[in-house]
Order: sequence, then C-alpha cells, then structure tokens
Amino acid sequence: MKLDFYKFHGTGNDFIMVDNRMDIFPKNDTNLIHKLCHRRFGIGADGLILLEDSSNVNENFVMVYYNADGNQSSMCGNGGRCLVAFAKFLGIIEDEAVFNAVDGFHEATITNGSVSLKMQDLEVDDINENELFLDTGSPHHIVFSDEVGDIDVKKEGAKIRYSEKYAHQGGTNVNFVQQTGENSFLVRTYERGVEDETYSCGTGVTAVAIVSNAIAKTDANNVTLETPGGKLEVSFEKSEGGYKNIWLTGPTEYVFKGQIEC
Ligand SMILES: N[C@@H](CCC[C@H](N)C(=O)O)C(=O)O
Repeated sequence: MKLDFYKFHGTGNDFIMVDNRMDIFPKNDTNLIHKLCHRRFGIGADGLILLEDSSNVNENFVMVYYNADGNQSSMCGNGGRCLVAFAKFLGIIEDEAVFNAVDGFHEATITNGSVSLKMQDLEVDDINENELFLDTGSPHHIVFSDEVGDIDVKKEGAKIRYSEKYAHQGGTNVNFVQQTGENSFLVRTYERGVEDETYSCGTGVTAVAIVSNAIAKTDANNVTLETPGGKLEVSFEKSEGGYKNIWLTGPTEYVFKGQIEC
C-alpha cells in the first residue's frame, strides 16, 4: 500500500502527519509506526499523528497521537498545534479549529502562522514543592535548577521517568527548568515514548507555566518558555481551585511531504 505523509514541526518537536479520513492507516501496527519515526531506519520524528473524521458535527476533526515508540499515548500539545496547521494545509479549516483528542475537546486559532491551542482546565490544589508534578493532558514531573544547560537530560530524565514513584501510571515526562526572568523560563524536556530529550514539549511547558504560577515563582498569567527548539507562550486565568482558559501558543512549520510503501 502506498501512503502519503507530511512532516511538520512545532518548535522542533517533529511529527509525521497522515490524513486518515479514509481510514487507510494500519492503526495497530506498532512496529510500522516505530520504524517510520526512527531517525535512521525511517522518516524520523518524535511522534506520528493521524487526522481523522469526527462523527460530531461541531468538530472539524479528531487527533490520534502515537509516540515515536509506536504506542498511542496521552495528549501532545505541540502535536495538536501542528495538526491544526496540517488541517489548514489540507483545506479542512481556515484560521479556527475545534477538534477532539485523547483528553477531550480543544479549540485552536491561527494568527500569522502562529497556532494557539486551548488546553483543558486544570485543578491544582495541593502542589508539593519538593516533588513538582502536573498532568496537563500528559504527565509532567518538574525539576528546577540553576544550571539547566549542564544537565544530561537523557540520563537524569530517564531516572525519574522509570522511577518506582511513577511506575503505576506508565512513567512520566520530565522537565528541567531554569527561571530566566520575572515571567520567563528555560525548559528542557525528557519525553516518555521518545525516551530522549526532545527540542520542546507543549504539555510540558504548559505544566511549567502553571506550576511556576502556583508556587509563586511568577505572578504573571502570560509566561514565556524558551526551549531548545524555540519560544512558546502559555497564558491562563486562575479559577477556583485551579486554572482555566489555558492557551499554548507558538510557531509551526511544514517541512516536507513524501510517500512510503507499507
Ligand atoms: N510532545 C508532546 C507530549 C507527547 C506525549 C508524551 N511523550 C507522553 O507520552 O506523555 C507535547 O508537545 O505535549
């Protein structure tokens, strides 16, 4: 079978996109997805995303996300932003989208090539300042450090990702964070399912922004997150017991398209 694919990235978090509205993709073929994402034996990507038709007339499409290891996983923020850019590329939407993903309903807007994705509201009641963790659609452990540039993210991230503490929930992503200004942070992320540092992580920077506000490292409600792949913004409002109106914003880019035989 011949399969058209498209490659996009959002601040260096890169994805293979497949238009699966005709239900042509072998969704349970973990080995195939893993191989397509492999940077030596395949196209190379942090994940693969299927754009599917929605049965809900109020939604433009459905997002199905796989990590580079070939397994379907929890929400991918940068992937969601790239999928919105892909939907525009395919002519499915113009500058606004509403879609369903594994964690529920998302709205998105495109402004001058920058894609903003609305994340789920969060309940944030008891943050333990010694063990910072927040699930923003995907699970995120957060470590603050003054020397983020010097950390061996793959090695130190793997220790936490595979630790006993997170074993019951299938592990966690790990973000190493340095505050660089009143409302700005440098973030390097170890991603579960990629099992390495990625150039940026959307749900990760969202977790960093919210946790930083919750533990009073910043009182801003618009936070800039610098990642190895570029700059993202997270804005939000405090709500009773948590945060609402959370938007993740940043650039996306179409890289290339191709065809594989599988
Ligand atoms: N890159 C993503 C997060 C993808 C999911 C993660 N690897 C997991 O399995 O938890 C993002 O931009 O949010």
